Amino acid sequence: MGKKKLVLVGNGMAGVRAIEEILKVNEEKFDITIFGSEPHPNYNRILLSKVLQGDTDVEDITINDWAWYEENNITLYTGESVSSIDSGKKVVVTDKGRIEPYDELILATGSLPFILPIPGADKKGVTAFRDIKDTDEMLAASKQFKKAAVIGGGLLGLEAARGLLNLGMDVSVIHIAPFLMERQLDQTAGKMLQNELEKQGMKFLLEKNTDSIIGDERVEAVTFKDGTQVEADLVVMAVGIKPNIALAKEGGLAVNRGIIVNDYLQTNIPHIYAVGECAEHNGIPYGLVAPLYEQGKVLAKHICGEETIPYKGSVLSTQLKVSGVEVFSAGDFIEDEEKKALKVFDDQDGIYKKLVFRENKIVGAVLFGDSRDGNRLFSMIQKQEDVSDTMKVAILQPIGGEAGESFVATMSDEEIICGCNGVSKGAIVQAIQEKGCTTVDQIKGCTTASRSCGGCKPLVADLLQHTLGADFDTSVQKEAVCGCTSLSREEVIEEITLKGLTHVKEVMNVLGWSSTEGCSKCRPALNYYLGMVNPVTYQDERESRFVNERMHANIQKDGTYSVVPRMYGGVTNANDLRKIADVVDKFEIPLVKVTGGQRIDLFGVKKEDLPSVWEELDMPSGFAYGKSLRTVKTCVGEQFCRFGTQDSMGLGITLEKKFEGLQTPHKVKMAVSACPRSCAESGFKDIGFIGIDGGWELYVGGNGGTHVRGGDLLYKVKTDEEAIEITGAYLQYYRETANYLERTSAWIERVGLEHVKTVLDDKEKRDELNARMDTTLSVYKDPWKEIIENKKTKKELFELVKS
Ligand SMILES: Cc1cc2nc3c(=O)[nH]c(=O)nc-3n(C[C@H](O)[C@H](O)[C@H](O)COP(=O)(O)OP(=O)(O)OC[C@H]3O[C@@H](n4cnc5c(N)ncnc54)[C@H](O)[C@@H]3O)c2cc1C
Ligand SMILES: NC(=O)c1ccc[n+]([C@@H]2O[C@H](COP(=O)([O-])OP(=O)(O)OC[C@H]3O[C@@H](n4cnc5c(N)ncnc54)[C@H](O)[C@@H]3O)[C@@H](O)[C@H]2O)c1
Ligand code: SF4
Ligand code: FES
Repeated sequence: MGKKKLVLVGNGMAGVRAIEEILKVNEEKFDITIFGSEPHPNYNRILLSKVLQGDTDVEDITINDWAWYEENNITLYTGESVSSIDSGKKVVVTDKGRIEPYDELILATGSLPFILPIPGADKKGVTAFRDIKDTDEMLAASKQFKKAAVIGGGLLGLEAARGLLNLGMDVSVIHIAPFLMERQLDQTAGKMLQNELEKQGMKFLLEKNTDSIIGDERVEAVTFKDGTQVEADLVVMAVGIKPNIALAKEGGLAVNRGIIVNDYLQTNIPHIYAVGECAEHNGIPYGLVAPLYEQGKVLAKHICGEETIPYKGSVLSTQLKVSGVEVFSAGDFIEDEEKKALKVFDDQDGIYKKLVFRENKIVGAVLFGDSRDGNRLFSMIQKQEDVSDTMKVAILQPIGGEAGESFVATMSDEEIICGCNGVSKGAIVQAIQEKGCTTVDQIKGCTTASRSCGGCKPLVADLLQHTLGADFDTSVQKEAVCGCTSLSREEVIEEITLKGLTHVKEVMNVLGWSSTEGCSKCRPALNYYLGMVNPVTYQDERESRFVNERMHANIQKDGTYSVVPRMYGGVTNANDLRKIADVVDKFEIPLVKVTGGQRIDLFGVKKEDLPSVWEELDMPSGFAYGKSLRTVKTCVGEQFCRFGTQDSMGLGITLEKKFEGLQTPHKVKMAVSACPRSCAESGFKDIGFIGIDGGWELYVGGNGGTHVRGGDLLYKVKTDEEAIEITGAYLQYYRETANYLERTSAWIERVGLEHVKTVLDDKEKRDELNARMDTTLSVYKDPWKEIIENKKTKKELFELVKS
């Protein structure tokens, strides 16, 4: 019998986790198709708070990359929404007119942010905080504007506010209730939280009912029903969410607040399931991942025809992800006639703990200032543990341990360490003892603990330390390449060199990777390290690269590609422009756009047209897709500008011609400006030159992206030759010592400017670095040309198009 067709609507956290669970139960059962409205593969929405707070980048929060879908034979349509369901014909129809039949359908459409229905809510500068697009909007606004107002003092609003503070904005939180996070905290904890956040620089407007948002085109202020107002050039609405049920409702499914499901996540229509924030179980739509993942497990077994315990609802626990503040809340935390509270308040150290009991069972807890006991208390709440024989105040002390001592030792094996993923202490200890895990990353790979909000990482580390004893220090202090190995980047490179390893699979085999296929983190990294160590002999492994680098073009949200030909130093000529114009006409390319890096970008190129487009352009690849030198932006300089003291275009073109196609740990951008006015924005590039009287200043480690960083002055040099020599040595040192996917801005902060200077001050070392750089550059071939000439690759990559 052929495979059944399974369609998932919603490529978010709950839906894709349910698919992962299904693959674990029976990977052969279904032909899987996923539709996602967003243009990205499945990413960790939770970590958007951390992206905004500057702790991580959008690029690093992917959970399942494009390769994962390919490897699991899942057809993924991103940027495509399902617009209707015909449960009679068992098909779904998308906004692109695609009709997809299903045997089983899972709806995981998540939630929509609640937008206050007030005048001005549609003004420019008003945003929700739900997805990458919203996060990008806030990041962009913070670069241009100063004043932010966050409406909503719940978890999301406070995490957004902390992020905007980190981005240098002046932030006011507008809250309707008399104290913060009233859905998770009592008044005492809410007020303590406010106190702490005020110390961090946040301002609060409590008991304020927003009336309107005013301004011309863009927001200028928020007004309140009491007649007052607050100025703002950015307004973030974080006033709750509502399950996204429109599709289900229109398709005839039973809905209330969410899509109504039974204990097996079935809706009222046969063969249609709902999971995640869009689903309502026993009157409750959940808004945290832990219950959604529990639902996914039950759904997976049921849909695969295996026996399973029913889903009976979840007790919730939350933690605020704001650094410097420890807040934990779980269960039913408000006392009343039936529920009595035990409270401990330490005014000196700012600690507050409260337990709520119904009869002799703990039903809720609030912790402020010290949340280490959170997981233990949460386990007790979940288990409905009877504490009649325990002195209640003793519950607040970790059993058998002194305050400050790690209490993982005292936890029982069933106690949950990772609340998001429901991973117990016992499961982690088993992974350490039986699977040889020695790092937090490996534990994540083996058990999923710490894969979501990351809040349990310290506990996982404690447990590793406790279980491994003396072996812990050496193994866990270093950062492993990924969860498949305990080896660090340095160790892997050393082993590649010593053992003469020559391909990715061999590295994994010889160095004892825990997974034979590796993961999306280590495969591209190993491919880079191998190429860096053996530039002449290494055969690049296309399958280990990210999709853009495999295709040598940037994939866009509609599945077409963008193509950027090389234009050295941003300088072009009539002949190249004519070729570009002809290609645009011939291939009916819908958008031609000049980029920030002074290049011409052709958008909307069909995958199958890529080789012909390159052939007809007959220009080198601009590598706009690669972890390599992207562009050298130049100002017009002494040739035409009255202020120019140097030949910026000349130096820029020479640099770009020399280093084009160089593989680097992350993208590298350069700029050359011929005077301190810096029209090419040299101070915000990985490497930037600024012309001065008698030479150049060389700035390094600049970044104009998500986390803006001004470059540091590395050297002043007199001639173009010196400039090129230093650039070569600097870039090679970065290539040899940075972690894969580490931008120069992060690398220079990690290793230190002074350290890099010390290395480069040594002429002998500089010569060695430049010699290795020259060897690497000597084997460069233009990838577009190679593909045009290689019929096999051309066919494999571009002609066998999966529809
Ligand atoms: C900034 C932030 C921080 C958070 N922090 C935490 C935290 O610390 N801990 C925690 O437990 N939870 C946290 N959450 C909540 C958590 O992210 C959500 O509970 C979880 O993402 C919900 O998963 P889901 O799959 O149900 O919905 P989503 O992740 O929203 O996925 C639904 C997807 O379906 C797509 N979709 C909708 N309709 C269609 C359609 N018709 N066709 C195709 N695609 C469609 C949507 O575009 C979306 O991509 C946070 C949320 C945010 C926004
Ligand atoms: N750390 C975490 O666990 C975390 C972090 C972020 C988001 N989330 C989840 O994301 C979802 C959305 O978070 P949220 O904070 O928006 O939802 P929420 O419902 O928890 O909080 C919304 C807050 O906005 C306030 N509010 C409502 N109307 C208002 C108004 N007119 N003016 C001012 N304040 C108003 C409410 O009093 C409430 O405190 C939730 O499911 C939440 O659990 C969780
Ligand atoms: S950086 Fe100086 S030299 Fe270059 S264009 Fe601007 S003003 Fe002219
Ligand atoms: S508690 Fe959130 S990832 Fe473990």
